[in-house]
Amino acid sequence: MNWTNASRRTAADAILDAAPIMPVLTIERLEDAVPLARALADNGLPVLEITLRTPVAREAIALIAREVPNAIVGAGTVLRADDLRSMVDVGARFAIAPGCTDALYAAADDAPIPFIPAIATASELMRGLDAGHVRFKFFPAESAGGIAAVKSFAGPFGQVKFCPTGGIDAAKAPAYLKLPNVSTVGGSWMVPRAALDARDWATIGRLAAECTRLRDA
Ligand SMILES: O=C(O)C(=O)C[C@H](O)[C@H](O)COP(=O)(O)O
Repeated sequence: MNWTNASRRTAADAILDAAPIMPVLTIERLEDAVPLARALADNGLPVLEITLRTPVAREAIALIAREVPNAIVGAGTVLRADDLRSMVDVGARFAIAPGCTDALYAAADDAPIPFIPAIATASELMRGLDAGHVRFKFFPAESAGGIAAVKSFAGPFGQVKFCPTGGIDAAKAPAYLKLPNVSTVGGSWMVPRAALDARDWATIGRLAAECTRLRDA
């Protein structure tokens, strides 16, 4: 793929600007994938990060890509170049990582889907800029400096926008969403463990709908 700095930014923005909140989902039971994705996408959260942390993650991404057309499904916890390459065939529309490596930046250049690396420090951010990226996950957001860090990055890195993720919930998200250099906020709070275990899609749908109102909260 012939990515230019501009096409990388545009492709990342198409993902990050599509919803105020990006659910980070860890799916243990394959049969949960489609109803969970529907509960979120039908309630205003179409952009879904499915972490590659469980044996069924790949199949879950493929199922959602096939059966939930209003979802924009991506692969998360992408740690190695091979993870990124294999996600394309599965049907992931984007890939997102909790950090980044030289090997991942190189694989992202060859991948036909947008890749969103993560940074936690100014030096990591500068390596990402060198690789041609201006959209990043900020992870782990709450423990790596939170709101104050995102505000500080705006000075030297005015062209950069973030998806802060890690330790954020419905109470903390609105302050992040007010920052001009925040596109969207990632997190898992709208899928409480008990609700997922109980297949309580109504509760998850209600929490998703609440997420869509956090930008104005
Ligand atoms: O696995 C990845 O790729 C990550 O970047 C980590 C996730 O973003 C966080 O695990 C979500 O954080 P919580 O909302 O605190 O549960």
